Amino acid sequence: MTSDHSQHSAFDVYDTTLRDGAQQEGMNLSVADKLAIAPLLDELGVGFIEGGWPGAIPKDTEFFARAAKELHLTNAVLAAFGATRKAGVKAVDDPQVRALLDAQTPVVTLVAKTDIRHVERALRTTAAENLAMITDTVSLLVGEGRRVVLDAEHFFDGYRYDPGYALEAILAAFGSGAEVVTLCDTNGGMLPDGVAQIVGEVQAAVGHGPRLGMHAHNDSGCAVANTLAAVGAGAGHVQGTVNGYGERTGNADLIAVVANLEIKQGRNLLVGSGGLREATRIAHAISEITNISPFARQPYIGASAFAHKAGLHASAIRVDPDLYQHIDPIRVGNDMRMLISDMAGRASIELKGRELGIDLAGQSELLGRVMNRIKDAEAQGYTYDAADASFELLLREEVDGERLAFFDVESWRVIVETLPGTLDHANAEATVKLTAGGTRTVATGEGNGPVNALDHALRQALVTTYPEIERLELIDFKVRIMDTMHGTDAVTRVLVETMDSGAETTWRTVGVGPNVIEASFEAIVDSIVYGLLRAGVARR
Ligand SMILES: CC(=O)SCCNC(=O)CCNC(=O)[C@H](O)C(C)(C)COP(=O)(O)OP(=O)(O)OC[C@H]1O[C@@H](n2cnc3c(N)ncnc32)[C@H](O)[C@@H]1OP(=O)(O)O
Ligand SMILES: CC(=O)C(=O)O
Repeated sequence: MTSDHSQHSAFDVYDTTLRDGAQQEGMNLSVADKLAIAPLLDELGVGFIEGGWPGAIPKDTEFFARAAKELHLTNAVLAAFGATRKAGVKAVDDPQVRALLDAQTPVVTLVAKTDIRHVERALRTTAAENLAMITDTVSLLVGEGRRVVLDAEHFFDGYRYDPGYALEAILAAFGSGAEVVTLCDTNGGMLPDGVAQIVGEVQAAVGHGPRLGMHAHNDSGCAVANTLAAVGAGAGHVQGTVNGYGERTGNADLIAVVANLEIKQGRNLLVGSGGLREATRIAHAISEITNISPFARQPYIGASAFAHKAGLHASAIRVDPDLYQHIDPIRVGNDMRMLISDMAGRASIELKGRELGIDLAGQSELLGRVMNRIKDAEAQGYTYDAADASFELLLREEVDGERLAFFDVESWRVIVETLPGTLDHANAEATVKLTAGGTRTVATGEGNGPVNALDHALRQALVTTYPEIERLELIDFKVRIMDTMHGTDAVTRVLVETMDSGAETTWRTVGVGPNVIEASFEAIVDSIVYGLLRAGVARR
């Protein structure tokens, strides 16, 4: 569990994903989850990993016990989080303070009240006793060899209400040995100007030796900006969570904070060899463990962060990507992507072709043809932005002069039978006639609905010639009525997502038609053709 992270690095990056991040609605991290996330944070290069609240949450007590034996951190140190002693109790006799010592972490972070209204109304104690709670607890922990971070809860609100008391509280912490005092915008309502002003005033009051930190919540949508404002005013310790997880609207997104400070301001924050270039992979790996889908529009590391849709953007990007990107995505381990839609121009298609390994440079006539097909198809209801594989098939068709076809469908039909009480049973039967590998096949399939039956019949017809389709699995199916004014004769769009279980890749295809089954069949045929193409199968 030990690390050689220096006692006083130039700048602290303090991660609270496992503590404040876990306070997010719907998140429930097991001990195993925390033990899996901690090494990822360490690899990213944060200096501190706050693991949870031992003594209050049994899973956190177990986490620290297991971390001591199982975690081998190279960049970060572990911090146990808890509160100052209870009012009227000696610190040494407070079981929760003892639990913090028992966690055996080099760092202990204490949450303390600095807003007099909270002292009087929430703690129901006196101003003097709260100061004694801070002093006693910090002194005890420092005396036991712990480095102490003091999280000054509701500091900004408290400072605005009674600056004298808020300052007295943090001076008590520094005076008894706290290494850092983190100013917390606990309710998340601050704006950057106010943060900068207050941090500046506090830094002037405490002098330039003691280190101030910033812990921002995102209730006003300013958590990252507030953290940067605090750093601009002198703070040398930033707290946050990966993916901005946290109570209510979350905490400051730590990767965005660090990326802004490192890339935009040239500061060195992360330690070790991982760093920001691993940020996208690490943030997404953490999403897998938390089981919360990554947010595509997340700054820096989201899937859409460097995805370009507008034709005008693409035409400039073709000359120089920097013309439409604030940074090179490689710096945070992300990728630039072109999105194809009715907003695409020739440049978008040329760049998308490049992404797919198809050189279309100088082929203006071909690019124009593809662009016009896309615009016409999107006007009918197709969407290539959401169906990358159907776009690639269309593009290859224009490049090769013929549609890629591993088989030729002659016809298909579906019969749906509804019998009372048969909801759980197969109630649809499909027949597909096609030629594959030079052989004409007539295959039938059953399913719990017409699309399911068609999918089964199509696979049945193909499996002898193309056994590879056994690996292709339909994992998502979305239907959207395109023109709600038309009722039952409206145009329907079907998007299908397919996975190759052998290669662990997924792709999406689209079908459109007035008949939902016809639209589904089109999307499913595209999904199989694309799957065989990706698997490197030759037409048989
Ligand atoms: C801003 C933040 O996010 S801080 C992190 C908050 N995280 C959590 O609360 C998660 C873990 N919490 C818990 O498991 C429980 O709340 C416990 C075990 C800590 C406490 O449970 P209980 O003893 O039942 O108390 P309860 O939760 O009802 O109230 C909190 C108590 O802590 C006291 N308290 C609150 N802040 C502090 C503080 N900084 N220092 C000392 N005591 C404090 C309150 O006055 C209250 O005391 P009381 O029980 O004597 O009225
Ligand atoms: C300490 C903490 O999590 C807060 O004040 O928001």
